[in-house]
Amino acid sequence: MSNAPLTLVCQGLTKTFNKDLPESRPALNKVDLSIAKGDFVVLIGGNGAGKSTLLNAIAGAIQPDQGALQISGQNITHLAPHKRASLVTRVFQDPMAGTAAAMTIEENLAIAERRGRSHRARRLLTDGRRTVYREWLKELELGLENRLDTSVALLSGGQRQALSLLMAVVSQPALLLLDEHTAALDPRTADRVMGATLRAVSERSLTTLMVTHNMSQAIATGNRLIMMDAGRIVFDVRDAEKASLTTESLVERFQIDNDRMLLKH
Ligand SMILES: Nc1ncnc2c1ncn2[C@@H]1O[C@H](COP(=O)(O)OP(=O)(O)OP(=O)(O)O)[C@@H](O)[C@H]1O
Repeated sequence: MSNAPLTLVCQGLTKTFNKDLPESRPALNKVDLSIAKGDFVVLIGGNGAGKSTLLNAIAGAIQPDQGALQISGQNITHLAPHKRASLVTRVFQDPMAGTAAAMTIEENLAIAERRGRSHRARRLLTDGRRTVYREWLKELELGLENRLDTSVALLSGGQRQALSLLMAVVSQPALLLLDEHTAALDPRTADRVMGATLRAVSERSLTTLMVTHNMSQAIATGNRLIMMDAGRIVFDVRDAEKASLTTESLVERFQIDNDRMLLKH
């Protein structure tokens, strides 16, 4: 285990949807999970394993039935989603989800920069901030640095997703959640967005939890891998042990027969 301070602590997180149905099973079943500051954790698991429910609980989109959540030592179990927005940010699978289409790139960035704070975005659009935004956009390597006043509605799905990523990191959150954020993109664009992700995470030393169905990506990315099944964490490896994993060994170990998880891209 690392000696770094803990960024995320989930204790006994439990959530059951539709409890009154006889066939209902917990989506989260007493999940204990601690993530150290600076870790890049990859979360895998078959359909219905509980991955999105875990991310939803961390982001505050759902309330757990039982259990507690802390980020950077602060108890956030009952904190409203907008009140945890300065602590935890998220990039969704859908490129349309993370940006405001009717606003320009610079307006979106100004809002993201003030996430969790109350100032009005427009007041921040000074030449000084525009210079900073150009630098940030350059990091994406998508040529957006010269299009600050372009409406986001005119961007491609990949460009919007890269902008969503930037918007999720510029406020320097304690925890970045990536929810299959490259899965809806074509392979080439997915690689570029993943490259921008790795640069953004490393340059800002962000603590990250990423869900993916792509086993090759899961093996190649991050320093810790966890697998969920039926609402529980069933596998948890880090560092050298993670680095020695192969797609074949994981498939054999967990008898994975989910085609999506075996996709190479
Ligand atoms: N809002 C909801 N209402 C009812 N049931 C839900 C809801 N969200 C999730 N579930 C159920 O909880 C279980 C876990 O779902 P979850 O979406 O967390 O799995 P997942 O690992 O993200 O799966 P996938 O890879 O298919 O997205 C599933 O049985 C799912 O049907």
